[in-house]
Amino acid sequence: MIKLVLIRHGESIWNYENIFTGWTDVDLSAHGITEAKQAGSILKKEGYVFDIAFTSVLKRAIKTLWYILDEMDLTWIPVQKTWRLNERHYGALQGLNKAEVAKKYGEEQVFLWRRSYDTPPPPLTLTDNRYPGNDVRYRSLSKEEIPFTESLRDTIFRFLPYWDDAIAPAIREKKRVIVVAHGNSLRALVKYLDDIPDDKIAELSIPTGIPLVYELDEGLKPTSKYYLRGD
Ligand SMILES: O=C(O)[C@@H](CO)OP(=O)(O)O
Repeated sequence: MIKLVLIRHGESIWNYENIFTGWTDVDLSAHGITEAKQAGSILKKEGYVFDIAFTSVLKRAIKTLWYILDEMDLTWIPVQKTWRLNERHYGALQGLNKAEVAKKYGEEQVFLWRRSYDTPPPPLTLTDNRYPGNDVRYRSLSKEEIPFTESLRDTIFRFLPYWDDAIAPAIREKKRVIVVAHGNSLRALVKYLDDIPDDKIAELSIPTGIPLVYELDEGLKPTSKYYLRGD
């Protein structure tokens, strides 16, 4: 049986402070580090081993993966980092407090920005210092690939080529895979794997630091899924 483990990074400093994050490269909070270590020790205790890991180019995911692999004595395995697993770009909301934005625009609008399929947050402008085009880590991206904002739909469209070209082939080669990513890049993957309709995806949220195990058939279709909470 094929098992695929997905995990959202541990709590970040901006998760803790309730600030829209997106592509901002915010570090883990102390609690997030604890969550990551706990995830690693649960995976180890349950007998999981990985041959390859995939993560984003954002440190909250990368460091979560480090702590997990360290707990599992697997720091030697190959790690592939890709912008395609980054959090959804939160546009002009990045850096703003979620409660304050809700006060200004209303809960309903903020819920649409946060959880709907195809309502992107307001975009950045080209001269905004939050625009990722000036960040060296994205220098290999074309202008069209660098987002000013993203809906979940946009996130799915930039992530799926990576699933098809890198993650799914690794699974087919019988490699045991862990993916450490973000709330919305994982919602994109879960929507795809579970074939969740566009109008149902708003109901799905993914918690920080808890391994989500997918059991897949040979065609990589899910047969079962569960969280490993260690209780
Ligand atoms: O701020 C963000 O980038 C994300 C994840 O923390 O927030 P949300 O819960 O609104 O998707």
